[in-house]
Amino acid sequence: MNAELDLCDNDTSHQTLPTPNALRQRLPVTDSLQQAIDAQRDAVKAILDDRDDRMLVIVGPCSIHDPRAALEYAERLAELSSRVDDQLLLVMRAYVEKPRTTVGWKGLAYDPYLDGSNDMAYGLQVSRSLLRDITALGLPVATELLQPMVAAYLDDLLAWTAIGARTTESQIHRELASGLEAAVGFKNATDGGLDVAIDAMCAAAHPQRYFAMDRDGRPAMRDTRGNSATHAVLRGGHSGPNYHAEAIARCREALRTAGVAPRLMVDCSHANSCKDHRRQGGVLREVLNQRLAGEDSLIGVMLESSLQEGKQSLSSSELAYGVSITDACLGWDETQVLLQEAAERLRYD
Ligand SMILES: O=C[C@H](O)[C@H](O)COP(=O)(O)O
Ligand SMILES: C=C(OP(=O)(O)O)C(=O)O
Repeated sequence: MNAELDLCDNDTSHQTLPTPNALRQRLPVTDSLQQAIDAQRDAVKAILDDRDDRMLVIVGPCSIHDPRAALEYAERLAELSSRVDDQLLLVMRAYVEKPRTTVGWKGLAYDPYLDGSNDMAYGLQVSRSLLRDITALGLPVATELLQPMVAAYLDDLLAWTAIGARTTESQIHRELASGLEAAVGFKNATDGGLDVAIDAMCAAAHPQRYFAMDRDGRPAMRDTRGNSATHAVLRGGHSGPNYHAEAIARCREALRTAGVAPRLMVDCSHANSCKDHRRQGGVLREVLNQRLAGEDSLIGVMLESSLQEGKQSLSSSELAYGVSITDACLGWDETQVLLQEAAERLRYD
């Protein structure tokens, strides 16, 4: 430590962030909103526990970079939800942190101005504010928790959480998952391996003591109760997709053999769509075929969808409204058609 500058040897700067409690007080959750979020969490868990046979759908942009567009998307999704909620539980994908294969923009919480200024204090504030606005529409919210410190600023708002393909094997993320109130989906690894997700489900179900930050920003020993509201998310891998019937049967049996509940969600994007957003609809239809043929392990799907289809480069001189700046997404019109069609097929099964 360099005492004069209060910097560690390899730091170039160091700024204090507001504590989780300070941000929670600035952007509080009212009692009635907290009750609504608790009910949303229970609704997700009822699907995992077979108490509700609707399909869980995590749908929304690959990443959020424009809160105004995200809220417009949320308003449309809330309206669609009211038309399909007899068959589908729609949860908005509102990802404010992005894991990168090497380097790149790391999400709204890190760099809300999209210019490398990385104003994380504002990033946390705008992320919490947006997630709260979405829940206030009556829509459950899903995000990937990547940096464990960020969880303390957002986790009271979440109905569902992803631990991503690059972190499912991490003990730190398993500890975090063991203390969450929300259900957690563990992705298979980027190489396609499912064992890391199965191991993560086992570890998360256990009580854990771990090094954490408390809500006042102090280092703390945290004890968790364990979280058994978990499932695997199949996102394909380097060797190809894993949503076809043979892969689903293999994954279902692997979970059973390991003694964890055989609950699978198919991520219709990423390696299951070969990163071609136009293929997501085909993956969704194939999952529905399997569900309708009696594959009960398939509890849900994930879709990457934005107001407008495709993606754009963050370095574009002017960003187009509603278009992803990370992975390519389905556009709203196609998303709506696909989800209405899914509800219709499940309704008349
Ligand atoms: O979902 C988004 C991306 O697939 C993930 O964040 C990795 O992105 P990258 O390979 O572009 O860094
Ligand atoms: C990064 C993501 O997925 P994965 O962890 O499967 O690559 C994502 O869903 O945004």
